[in-house]
Amino acid sequence: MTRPVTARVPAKVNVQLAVGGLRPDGFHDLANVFLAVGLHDEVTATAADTLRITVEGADAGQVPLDHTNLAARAAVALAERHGITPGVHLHIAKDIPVAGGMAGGSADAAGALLACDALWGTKATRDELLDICADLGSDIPFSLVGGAALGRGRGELLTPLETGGTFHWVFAVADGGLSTPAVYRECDRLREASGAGAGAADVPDPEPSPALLDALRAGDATALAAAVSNDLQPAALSLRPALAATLRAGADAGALASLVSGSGPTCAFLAKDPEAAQAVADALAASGTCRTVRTTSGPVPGARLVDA
Ligand SMILES: C[C@](O)(CO)[C@H](O)COP(=O)(O)OP(=O)(O)OC[C@H]1O[C@@H](n2ccc(N)nc2=O)[C@H](O)[C@@H]1O
Ligand SMILES: Nc1ncnc2c1ncn2[C@@H]1O[C@H](COP(=O)(O)OP(=O)(O)OP(=O)(O)O)[C@@H](O)[C@H]1O
Repeated sequence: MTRPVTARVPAKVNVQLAVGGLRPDGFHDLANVFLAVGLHDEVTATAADTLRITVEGADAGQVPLDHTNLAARAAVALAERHGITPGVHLHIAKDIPVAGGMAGGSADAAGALLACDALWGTKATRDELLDICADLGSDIPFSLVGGAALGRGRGELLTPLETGGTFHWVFAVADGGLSTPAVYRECDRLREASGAGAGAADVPDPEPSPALLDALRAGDATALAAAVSNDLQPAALSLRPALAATLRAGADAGALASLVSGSGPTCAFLAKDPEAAQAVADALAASGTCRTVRTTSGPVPGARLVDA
């Protein structure tokens, strides 16, 4: 019998998330600067007669076990392309917060694709895998690629970015998640309410910040901190006002930058070194403004197979 195959996939933080106007297809054009960070999910694929999902980890209860699970959808998409039955047991060891704005579900989809491709011997090309990823979700191609990258279009059109060093991060994980579509809707609502409008004609085309790209290239945390931005942050704060206290607690503890991660509600804090990150993490844990605190660094590689 074929041996089980395990893929390890990182979470992401968006160091810049510039959101353009609402497109006719319901998505928004982005300038999305992704950084893969060292929180990982592991997806293990074992040969089985039918498709089955199991999940372990603190947030396991919030993850769907049916065909809506992104890992299951990825397996089905690969099997369909190759005209085979998606017979596989996918076990997800979940360490990335669920619905936290860190692309946890996307990580599981990318991991399932890689693991199933190896298990079934479908030998998909990199382009085919990227294609399937983009079909399944805007963040999923980046989960496969990792490192640092600029995402254009709805975030799926990636250009790898050079980074000149390691950046140290603290993540404050909130109680409960935020729905990504709801946060984009709130962003549009706030734009309409301000009188500026939310359509493609009303909002400037999103562009990557040259200062931010320079800071990444130089590995300069202070310069990166000055350049980070997230257009979804006002919407996440509007839906979850308590995040303001979390952001303040991290800033008061000396974080170089404090921002909502993607669609939130996880908050991300940039620190100058691992010691500073630990001090920010300790202060956040003591502040009572979040459920858990994690420290890590990035960039790290994207999805890859590991020895189980
Ligand atoms: C917030 C981010 O995580 C930043 O990286 C992503 O933009 C979200 O990516 P994702 O979770 O992979 O999102 P998808 O599954 O592709 O889309 C979910 C929903 O989010 C909204 N959405 C997503 C991406 C995008 N560029 N514009 C959008 O408006 C749409 O309402 C869409 O129906
Ligand atoms: N494998 C999966 N892991 C977690 N959630 C999943 C998975 N598959 C489907 N979901 C559903 O997707 C929702 C969003 O989960 P996810 O953890 O990907 O959010 P997120 O990290 O905020 O996403 P993003 O940062 O890409 O916007 C969950 O509430 C859950 O119902």
